Amino acid sequence: MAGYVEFFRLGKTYDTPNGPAVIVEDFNLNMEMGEYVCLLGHSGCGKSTVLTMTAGLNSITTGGIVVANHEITGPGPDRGVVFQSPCLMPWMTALENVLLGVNQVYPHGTKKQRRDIAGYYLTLVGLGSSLNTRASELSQGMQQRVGIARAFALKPKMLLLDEPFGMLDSLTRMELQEILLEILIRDKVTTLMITHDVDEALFMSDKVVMMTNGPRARVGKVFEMPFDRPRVRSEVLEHPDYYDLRGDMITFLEDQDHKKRKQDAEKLDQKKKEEAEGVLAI
Ligand SMILES: Nc1ncnc2c1ncn2[C@@H]1O[C@H](COP(=O)(O)OP(=O)(O)OP(=O)(O)O)[C@@H](O)[C@H]1O
Repeated sequence: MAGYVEFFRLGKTYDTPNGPAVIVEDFNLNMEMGEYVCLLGHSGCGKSTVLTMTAGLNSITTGGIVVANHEITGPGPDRGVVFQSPCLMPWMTALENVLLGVNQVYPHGTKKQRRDIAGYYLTLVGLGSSLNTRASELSQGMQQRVGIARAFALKPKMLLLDEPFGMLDSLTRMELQEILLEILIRDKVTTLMITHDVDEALFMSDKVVMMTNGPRARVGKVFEMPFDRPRVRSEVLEHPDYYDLRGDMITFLEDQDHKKRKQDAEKLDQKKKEEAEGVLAI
């Protein structure tokens, strides 16, 4: 059955100096409306490639992505994106940064209505008293809060998060994870998040999608999370399935790692063999 978000036979090939490199191939996944999916996999397997294709920032080579019955052909305000670094305009205030997007999405709203929307989301992420502070004067954690508020203020159908907490200290990280989940429950936004952190994936998601190692990366395994919402960290950690799920995910990653090392060793042997044959031929 088709989902609210559907990835069908998605593929990406980059042109490289050594010829075409097939990074993602036959990536299939369905997401329900309001579902929170984490994408996990080894560095370089193609997670950001899948996310940027979903954002419409990276062209799709084969297959397609459908969000709320619309096939993705480019970027749009129906998808909010938050990267590891929020890319704010440093000379603008927190409010002005969020207003940049809000003004585009609500062009017919009054100035006050637009400021209220931007202010509302900034307050939700804990920046109610820093609305008029310049982005360059905000800490990294505060800047990332602005990035999250900016994405939510667009009222997207889908939220795309590429390691949004990757650069934050662990306390800020945990606080923002909880704030994000609170807003998501309120606004029921379907979310795809990339993370390297197994515990973060367990705490945040409804489903954890493990990608195989590239090249030709695809969905390797899907884990369903049994934890209730709203999530309470201590309850998740004490859930009887928590450590089994965590162990299975780590085992999957380790298996992929062994395969990758074997492939790399075989490639190296083959290269050495070809070089030796070349020398003998001379
Ligand atoms: N524009 C490009 N041209 C050629 N190759 C690219 C391009 N962008 C990414 N790649 C390659 O595609 C592969 C997947 O990259 P991607 O950034 O999607 O991986 P990732 O799983 O998100 O990695 P990480 O976890 O380290 O962020 C990598 O081998 C990368 O070198």
